[in-house]
Amino acid sequence: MHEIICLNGVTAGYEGRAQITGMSMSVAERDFVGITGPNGSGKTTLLRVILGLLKPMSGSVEYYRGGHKVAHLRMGYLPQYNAIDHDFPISVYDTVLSGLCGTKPLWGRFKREHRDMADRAISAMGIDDISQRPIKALSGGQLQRVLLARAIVAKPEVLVLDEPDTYIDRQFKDQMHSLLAGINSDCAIVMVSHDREYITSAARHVITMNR
Ligand SMILES: Nc1ncnc2c1ncn2[C@@H]1O[C@H](COP(=O)(O)OP(=O)(O)OP(=O)(O)O)[C@@H](O)[C@H]1O
Repeated sequence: MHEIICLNGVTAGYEGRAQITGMSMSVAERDFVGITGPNGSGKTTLLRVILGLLKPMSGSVEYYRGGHKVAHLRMGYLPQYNAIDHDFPISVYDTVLSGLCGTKPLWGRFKREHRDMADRAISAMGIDDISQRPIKALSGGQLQRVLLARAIVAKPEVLVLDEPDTYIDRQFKDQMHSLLAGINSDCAIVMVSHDREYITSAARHVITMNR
């Protein structure tokens, strides 16, 4: 399998202060990389570097498709639950559709094909019955499904998940894990989780952050 993401000696942090130092790692096609570690150890910072949202202070991040270097990959991102504004006045359907913003011009309208993609992601997550509800009316587990639908709607090459298994019950946790196994058949996954048992059984590679 080709490598699709390579981090070479990356040091990154905020306001001139490094939170991860000299880190090298790679993600291959259809890989499953699990990231664990204590609070504040730099897991989300690493995800932001992988996503290209945080520029390294030194070192480099490279992306490849089919063995050829490219500027970007299609990435789906499920941020940490607490990073979401739960009171934002937006419906489930529009939240999922917003995962397609990067596939149209900034001021362009969504087309029929975008709406079909949103419908498919909503069905795949089993949230058809709540698609017109405002997100502030959802339970934690329902919101996590919506955010997962938003992360997969653009058919990403890499799915980046920051603790998607918090605030969900045992039943949906199992359901989500089998959804992820299906997604992983043609999409690489990079996932932060405190569920060591799941990570060590599902992931092909495990990174333990400890500064
Ligand atoms: N935007 C920011 N500005 C300044 N410092 C930040 C910022 N984001 C995170 N930090 C600090 O960087 C360190 C690493 O944070 P990070 O969120 O990467 O850790 P984490 O392992 O994901 O933690 P958690 O498990 O609590 O989510 C922490 O000390 C945090 O306070």
